[in-house]
Amino acid sequence: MATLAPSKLSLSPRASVAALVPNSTTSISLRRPRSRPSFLGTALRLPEISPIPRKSESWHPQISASAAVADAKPTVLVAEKLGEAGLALLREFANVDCSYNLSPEELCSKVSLCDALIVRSGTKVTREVFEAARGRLKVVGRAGVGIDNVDLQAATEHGCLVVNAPTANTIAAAEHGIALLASMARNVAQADASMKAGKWQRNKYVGVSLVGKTLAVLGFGKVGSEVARRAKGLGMHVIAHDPYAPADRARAIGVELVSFDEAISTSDFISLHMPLTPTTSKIFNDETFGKMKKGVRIINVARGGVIDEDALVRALDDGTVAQAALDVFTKEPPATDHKLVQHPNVTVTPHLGASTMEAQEGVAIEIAEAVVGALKGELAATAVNAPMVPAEVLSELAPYVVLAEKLGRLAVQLVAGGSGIKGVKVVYTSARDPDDLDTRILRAMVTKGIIEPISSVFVNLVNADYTAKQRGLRISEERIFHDGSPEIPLDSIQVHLTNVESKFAGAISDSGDIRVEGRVKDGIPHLTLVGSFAVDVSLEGNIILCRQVDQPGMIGRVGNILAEQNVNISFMSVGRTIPKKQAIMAIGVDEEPDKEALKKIGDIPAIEEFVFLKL
Ligand SMILES: NC(=O)C1=CN([C@@H]2O[C@H](COP(=O)(O)OP(=O)(O)OC[C@H]3O[C@@H](n4cnc5c(N)ncnc54)[C@H](O)[C@@H]3O)[C@@H](O)[C@H]2O)C=CC1
Ligand SMILES: O=C(O)C(=O)COP(=O)(O)O
Repeated sequence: MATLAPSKLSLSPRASVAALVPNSTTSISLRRPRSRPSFLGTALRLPEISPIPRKSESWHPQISASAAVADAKPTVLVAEKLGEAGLALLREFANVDCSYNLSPEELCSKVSLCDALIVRSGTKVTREVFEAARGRLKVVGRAGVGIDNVDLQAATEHGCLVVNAPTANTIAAAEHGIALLASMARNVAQADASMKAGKWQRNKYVGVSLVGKTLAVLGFGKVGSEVARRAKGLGMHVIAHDPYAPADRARAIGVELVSFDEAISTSDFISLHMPLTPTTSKIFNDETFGKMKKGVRIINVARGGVIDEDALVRALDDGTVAQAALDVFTKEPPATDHKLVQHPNVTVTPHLGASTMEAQEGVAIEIAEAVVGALKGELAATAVNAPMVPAEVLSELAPYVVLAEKLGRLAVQLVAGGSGIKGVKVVYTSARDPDDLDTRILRAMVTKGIIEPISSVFVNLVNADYTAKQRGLRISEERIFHDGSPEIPLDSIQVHLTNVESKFAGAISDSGDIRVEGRVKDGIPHLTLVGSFAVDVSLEGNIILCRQVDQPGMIGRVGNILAEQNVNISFMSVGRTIPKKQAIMAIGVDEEPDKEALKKIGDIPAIEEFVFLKL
C-alpha cells in the first residue's frame, strides 16, 4: 500500500467541534425502551449549547407511571387528528387536550401549558412555538415519517426531544402510490368528474394498460420496495434507482437496480419514493424531464420538493409527461389555482398517503408509546434529535465522535450510483486495550453518517445497529494496536465500504474498498487518507477531491477558479504516490461552488477526476 506523507498548504483551520457535537442540551436519564435492544442504561449529560433550558428545568423529569396521578399528570396537546388507540394510551398517563386547526398564535399560547405536543404534517412547529413554550415542552411527537414541519434545530436548542413514527404508515403510502398509478392510467378521477357533470364520455377516457409496462421506482426504501412488490403483482416490469440500496434486496423482489439516467429514460411510469434532501431537491427539473421517454407518467407520494413544479407544468404542456399523479406539493396546501392542481392531465390528492384507518391507528400507537416513554424519561428508538453520547464518554471521545460521523458521510458520498452498500468495515488504530475503548458510539456515528444523508431515517445510539441491519448494512470493526500513548483514545479511524464502486476511482484502496481515514489533531477532526493517498484537511465545510497528474501550478489554477466565485478555501493538501505521476488534491471550501466552477475545475486537462463532498 502506498501512503505517502502529504505536502500541506494550511490556510485557516478553524475549530468547530462544539458545534458538531450531537444534539441536545441538558441532562437526560435514559431507560431501556420496551422490546428493543438497548445499550443505554446510564445517566447521560451533554454539554449545553444554548442557555435554554437551565439545569434546574430538567427536561426529562423522572415521572413514574404510579406518580402520574391527578394534577401530577403531564399535559399532551394533540394538534391534529390522532387514532383512538393512541389517544387511549396517552390518557392512561397524561391529560390530553385535542385541539385541532389551531392558528399559529393559538398554538403558541397553548404550548406553554403543555409537556408534549403531537402533530402530523399539517402543523408547523416553528422556532416561535419552542420559544413560546418557555421550556415546558419536553417532547414533540410527529405521527408519521417526515419531520420537515418541525424546526429540529430550535427543538434541540430548547432541549425538546422530537420523536417520529417511521414504520406504521409505509404500507398505506405504498398502497396510495399504487392507487394513483392505476387511477391515473385509467383516468378514473377525470371520468368520475365528467359523469358527475352529467356527461358520458367513453371515447375521451381511453386509458393505458399497466401490464408489461416498465415502472421505475426512485428510492428503494421502505415505501419504494413495497410499491415495487405490488407493481410486480400487476405484471409490470419494475426497475429501481437508489444509490444506496443493496442490490440483493432488490433482486429478491425481482427488481433490477439501474442508474438514475437509465431509470428515467427507459420507463413508462416513474414513481418517486426518496426523501427530500439537498441532493433530491428539484431532482426532477427541465433537464431530467428532457431525458424521459415522451409520454411518461409520474407518481409522487414522497415530497413535493423533489419536483420543480414549474418544470413539470412545462413538461405536461409539451407532452413530454403525459400524466402526473401527485399526493404532495412544495407548499401545502397548494393554492387552489395552482397550475398542477388545475391541469387536466394531473390527478391530485391532498397528502393522503398515510391516511388509512389502519395506518393512522398504527401511527397513533407508535407515537403515543414514544411520547409517553419520553415523558417517563426513556429514550425512544425513533428519537430524531436525541442525545447520543454519555457525558463522561463524550468528554473524551467528542472529537472522534464527530470524526466518525464525518467519515461515514464522506464515504457514502463516494459511492457510485447504482452500487448498493452492503459491507462497512471500521478500523480503529489505538494504543488502548480493547476493553478500555468502547467503540459502540463511534460505530453508531459511522452508521449515522452513512445512513442519514440518504434516507429519512434518523440514527441514534439506540437504533444504530438495528437500523443498519434493517437496511442490509453489515458493519464490522477491527482494531489495530498502535504503539503510542494510551492517554489518547485513538490514533486513527478508517471507514471502508467493501464491494462497491466509487464515483471517484482515487478513493479505492489497494484492497479494492472505498477507504477514508481520519485523525484528530489539536481537537479537530482531519481527513488523512483517501484510497491510498495521504492528505490532510480539517473536516469542516465542504471538500473538493481532485485526482490529477502531479505537476506544478495545479493548486494555483484551482484556487483561481474558486477565488473568481468568491469561494473561500479553508484548507488544501496534496498527497502523491510517485512524484510527477499521480496526486490527490483535497481542498476544504466554506461555500459550495456553483456547477460552472466545478465544471471549470473538471476541464483542467491534468485533472483526471474530481468530486465535491458535503460534510
Ligand atoms: N405521502 C405520504 O403521506 C407519505 C410520504 N412519505 C414519504 O415517502 C418518502 C419515503 O419514505 P420511506 O420509504 O419511509 O423512507 P426510507 O428512508 O425507508 O426510503 C428512502 C429511500 O430513498 C433512497 N434515496 C436517498 N437518496 C436518493 C436519491 N438521490 N435517489 C434515489 N433514492 C434515494 C434511500 O437510499 C432510501 O432507500 C419520504 O420522503 C417520506 O416522507 C412517507 C409516508 C407517507
Ligand atoms: O409520514 C409522512 O411522511 C407523511 O407524509 C404523512 O403525513 P401525514 O401524517 O398524513 O400528515
